[in-house]
Amino acid sequence: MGELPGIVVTGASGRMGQMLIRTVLESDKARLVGCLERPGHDWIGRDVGTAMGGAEVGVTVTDDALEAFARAQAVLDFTAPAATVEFAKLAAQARAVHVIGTTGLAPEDIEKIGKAAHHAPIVRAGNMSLGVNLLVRLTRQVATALDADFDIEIVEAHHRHKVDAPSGTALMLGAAAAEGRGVDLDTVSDRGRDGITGARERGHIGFSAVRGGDVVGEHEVIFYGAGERIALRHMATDRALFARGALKAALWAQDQAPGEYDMMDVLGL
Ligand SMILES: NC(=O)C1=CN([C@@H]2O[C@H](COP(=O)(O)OP(=O)(O)OC[C@H]3O[C@@H](n4cnc5c(N)ncnc54)[C@H](O)[C@@H]3O)[C@@H](O)[C@H]2O)C=CC1
Ligand SMILES: O=C(O)C1=N[C@H](C(=O)O)C[C@H](O)C1
Repeated sequence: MGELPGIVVTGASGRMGQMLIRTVLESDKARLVGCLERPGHDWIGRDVGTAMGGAEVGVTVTDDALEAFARAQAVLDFTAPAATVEFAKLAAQARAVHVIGTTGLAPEDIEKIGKAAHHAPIVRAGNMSLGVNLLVRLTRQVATALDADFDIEIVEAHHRHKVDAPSGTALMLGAAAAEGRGVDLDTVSDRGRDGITGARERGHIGFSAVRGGDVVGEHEVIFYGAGERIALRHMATDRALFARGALKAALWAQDQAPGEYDMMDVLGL
């Protein structure tokens, strides 16, 4: 049997970074070969196990992405848009699979990531959980069945530290609802109502974001009709869910040709 795929985790000290590191260390299907943090971070040069408050694991945190990626078969990346665009280029250079969980990417970031995918597989999803990806499918199905007599509203809640809104998941749900309805999301999105907004426009898809405390991630798609409403809801209570999905994506993509993939591809949904 060959060696297990080597994994690099970026944003090692972050909420997701630490969860990803634990998930890889506990896995019998992959091994941790590198951990990255941004230049100047006080974890650089330290063993990641002790930096996380535990025992040594023999992996030193670095800010040299290319050197780390060159030793890896896959990169798990939940950081920030600018970092992720740079990592896409470097992972492609190293011919390593790049699993992107980072949200808040601008269209031009996504275009650059698409170019990197010509050289290596990239799996990108605003949410790596099975439950949410199933919710995306259900949302499209319900939106296909109901016409614009039903007002679609997407409500999401996250912890107080989240920097982007709407969440990547809410945007996936919005895209699925728009696709089901056969409309372009950009032209029917209502984001951030405030003041004298006028009555709700028929056919629009509304987004609301709640931020507070330590909420891991909650998403609800509501179809408001006359005299009835349908609500589809997912609640994440543990970030390990996303980390397990990311590792699954990294292993799945080992056998894929260069290109762009999402969790629907990984999960076969
Ligand atoms: N797709 C999914 O299933 C999920 C996606 N996310 C997304 O993952 C991202 C990170 O979330 P959190 O872990 O909560 O944030 P966080 O702020 O706790 O962690 C981000 C980490 O990235 C590091 N970082 C930033 N620039 C860097 C660079 N150039 N090089 C190396 N490291 C760098 C930061 O120092 C920090 O440690 C967000 O965009 C969030 O929305 C979060 C959970 C699930
Ligand atoms: O920032 C987070 O925490 C999360 N971000 C993702 C998103 O933007 O949808 C996924 C999850 O909900 C947690």
